[in-house]
Amino acid sequence: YHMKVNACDVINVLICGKSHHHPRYLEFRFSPREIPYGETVCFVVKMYEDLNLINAFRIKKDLLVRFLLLVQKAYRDPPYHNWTHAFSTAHFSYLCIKNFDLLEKNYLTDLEALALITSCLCHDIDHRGTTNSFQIQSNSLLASLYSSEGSVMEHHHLSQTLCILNTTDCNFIESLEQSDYVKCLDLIRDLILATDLATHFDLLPKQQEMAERGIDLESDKDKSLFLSLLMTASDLSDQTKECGVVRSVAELIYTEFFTQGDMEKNMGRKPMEMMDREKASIADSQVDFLEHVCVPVFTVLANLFPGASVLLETMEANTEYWEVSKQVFGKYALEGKTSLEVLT
Ligand SMILES: Cc1nc2ccc(C(=O)N[C@]34C[C@H]5C[C@H](C[C@H](C5)C3)C4)cc2n2c(-c3ccccc3Cl)nnc12
Ligand SMILES: [Mg+2]
Ligand SMILES: [Zn+2]
Repeated sequence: YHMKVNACDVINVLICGKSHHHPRYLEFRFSPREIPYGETVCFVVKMYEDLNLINAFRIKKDLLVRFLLLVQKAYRDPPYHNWTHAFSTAHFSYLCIKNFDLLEKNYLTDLEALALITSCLCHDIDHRGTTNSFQIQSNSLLASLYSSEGSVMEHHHLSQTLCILNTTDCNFIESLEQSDYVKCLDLIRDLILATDLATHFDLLPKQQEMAERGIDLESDKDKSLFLSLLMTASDLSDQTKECGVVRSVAELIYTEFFTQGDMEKNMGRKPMEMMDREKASIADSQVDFLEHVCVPVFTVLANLFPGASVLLETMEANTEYWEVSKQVFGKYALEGKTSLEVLT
């Protein structure tokens, strides 16, 4: 497993310098998917620097760069759950920290910001483009390792993260005080496990209640609920971009879903409707996903930070986009085109 990162890769990132500045990089409208793959690690280093995490924790940059390059390499290349998704997830957390002043206003400590950005980057490591239930149904190795714990994929993403941290010259958090180091690993564990949408639904009512009464920054429970909310929001953040991004992301996700559905049929199993290319209505399931998964999360965020209401407005517009496209899909479906072809 021990993929190596060579010295010149590390040096290239270290010397990437100020050239990696994008004028719209700090806007919620900006989609980090526009950043070329080869420049993403440079942008990640800039995020750690800009949040003053390098100084706060005396992080050695060459260790950070080696860690980031190994994390990037540890992602496979399924259509959606790849490094680009991880980078865009981390970018959204960075935007929240910057635009809501989470550090200055003490919503987050330096340590929590460090754990949040790092967890976003690592939260889907080695994803195969299939769901937890597919692991269990196919009796995969990962299911045999983690099904007793639940959240099979998320436990795997976590264990891969820890494995990379334990790789020579990759443990960029080694300079943390012992108590901070333990706390950071606990946070990374909680945050990566929080990305299992099935467990997110248990937290949502508590997050809604917290947002209504106002967050208590002295309460560990509230802080944990708040960090999980940021993690889920970041994981879903493609849905806060304009409809062109949302449509291209849907094409990636449904390519993954339909591939899984095909595999399930070959295993003699009946896939979920949204994963069955013969039965799925992308527009319907995207409206459903926005309404029942995304909008509730960003409503809680907008209750806490009025600046997040623009994200909800974008989601409403994207829901409208799918409603309108139903007419278009309907027409094409009659012509026998599969729902994916309509997206392209
Ligand atoms: C565009 C888009 N559509 C998506 C449509 C559906 C689902 C989805 O997991 N649905 C559910 C549907 C029920 C109740 C729970 C648990 C399971 C059974 C599965 C949720 C996810 C979707 N998704 C994600 C995403 C975010 C986090 C983890 C995994 C993924 Cl794939 N990121 N982008 C998208
Ligand atoms: Mg995941
Ligand atoms: Zn993800």
